[in-house]
Amino acid sequence: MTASDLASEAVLEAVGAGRPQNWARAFTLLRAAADGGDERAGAQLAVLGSDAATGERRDPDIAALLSFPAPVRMSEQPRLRSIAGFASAAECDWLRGRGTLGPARVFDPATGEVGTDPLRNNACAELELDDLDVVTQVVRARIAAATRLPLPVFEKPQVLRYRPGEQFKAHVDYLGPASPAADGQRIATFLLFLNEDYAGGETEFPSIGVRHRGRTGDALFFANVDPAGRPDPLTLHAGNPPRDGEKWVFSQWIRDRSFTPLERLPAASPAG
Ligand SMILES: O=C(O)CCC(=O)C(=O)O
Ligand SMILES: [Fe+2]
Repeated sequence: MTASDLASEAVLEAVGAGRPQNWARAFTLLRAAADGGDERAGAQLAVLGSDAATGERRDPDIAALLSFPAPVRMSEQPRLRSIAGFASAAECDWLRGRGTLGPARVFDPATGEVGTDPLRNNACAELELDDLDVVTQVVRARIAAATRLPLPVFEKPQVLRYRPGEQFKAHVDYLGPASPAADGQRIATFLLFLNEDYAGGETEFPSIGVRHRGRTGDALFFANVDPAGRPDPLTLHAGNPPRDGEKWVFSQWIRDRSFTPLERLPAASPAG
């Protein structure tokens, strides 16, 4: 296998695509890819705190990587939590470059189509299996631990970029009755703030008087439904426009059932 094939295999092991999920194998393959000259694989090991620089060849410590500081309760109705220092600055820098940015898209219940929406003029990269890497999957697994919700019900993650004046106007993340029932409900939203060098750009919940500005690596997450599972209008929220500088966010929507799970996609077996 080429170094790049080894790196691709590492992602499939980390995701558990077409096979049981296995961190040890993912890290071993990532190391082999790095040794074979794949620079991105080496960079990922560095982001994950593997000590390549001292030549110790220590594998990343997955137990440490899946741990996080205690969440702070910001509201009970709706259930809204923040975690300072959820991700490292190196992880945030890494996530910022993932995927291909395009206009953010929304589901239109009237037409059943996904299209652009004036409510949301920021740019968005929806990460497909091909865009995933071991670092991104480690962060998603940490999100699964924090939310106590399993990865197979996670939607494709999104990287959001707001330039000055761009915004995601007040909206709810839960799905309305017009959405196909088979797709389940979007029960939770997890936001990871990837930078802090901008003014404005808060995440605002007008119905409960919360306006939050995360620093690099901080997380904000909330249940979109009440404890009985009913959509909760109090979760109305907006991504306010930054006044200067760009705001970058990693956004993970979570369903109550499996929906286009990355894990179910057929494993693309590299040749050789
Ligand atoms: O960028 C923000 O602060 C909000 C993002 C958001 O509402 C979402 O991704 O659903
Ligand atoms: Fe939202």
